[in-house]
Amino acid sequence: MIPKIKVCGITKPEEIQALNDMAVDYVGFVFATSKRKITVEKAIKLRKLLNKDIKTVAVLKDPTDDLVQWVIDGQFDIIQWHGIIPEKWLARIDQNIWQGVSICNEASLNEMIGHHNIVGYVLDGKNPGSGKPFDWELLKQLSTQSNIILAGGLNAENVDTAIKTAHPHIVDVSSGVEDANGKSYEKIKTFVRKVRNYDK
Ligand SMILES: O=C(O)c1ccccc1N[C@@H]1O[C@H](COP(=O)(O)O)[C@@H](O)[C@H]1O
Repeated sequence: MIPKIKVCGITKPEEIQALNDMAVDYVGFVFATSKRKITVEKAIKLRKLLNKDIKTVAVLKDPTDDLVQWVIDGQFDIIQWHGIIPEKWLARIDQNIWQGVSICNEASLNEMIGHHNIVGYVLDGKNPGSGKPFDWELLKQLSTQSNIILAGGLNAENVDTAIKTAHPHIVDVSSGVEDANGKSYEKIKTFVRKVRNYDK
């Protein structure tokens, strides 16, 4: 199965062209502490530049209540939540949620929560957004039913092996398509082609 593609951590209008040209499936905006952090207001402006078919993902990590409410009001397609998701928000959020889970060992997989609003699991290493891969072999025991979004240090060189080992539904990349100026048109193009040509 060829996975769908999410490019995360968009911060500038110049970065949008590659995402539209390559017709990526998901684009993520980071509202957590990060060099890629942007405001909800700015993300909404950038979202207007994206092709309508591209789904948007709001990335949170241990957010304040105010931020969660702004993100809900901002109507992103998916909320990607790293850290503990308080019960009150699980009950109140109507949007689809992807739970971010840091995979350090086999036991980490037990942190994946079953809840009707949680429709996917972003599996990353210890520090999301750090560009470091984790041991994909740990995912071999996962049921193929789980909607797995594989993140953490993916790039055009390793994504083939990652897909072959972990069989993700979606591959999620940020650092691996960046250069010193932010997201790189060429790196996005190369990554997307590599994924779409998987198995050819
Ligand atoms: O990008 C960040 O800095 C970040 C901060 C806090 C939570 C998540 C973050 N990013 C997520 O990291 C993965 C991909 O990262 P990378 O390819 O290893 O750089 C992706 O899910 C982003 O949403």
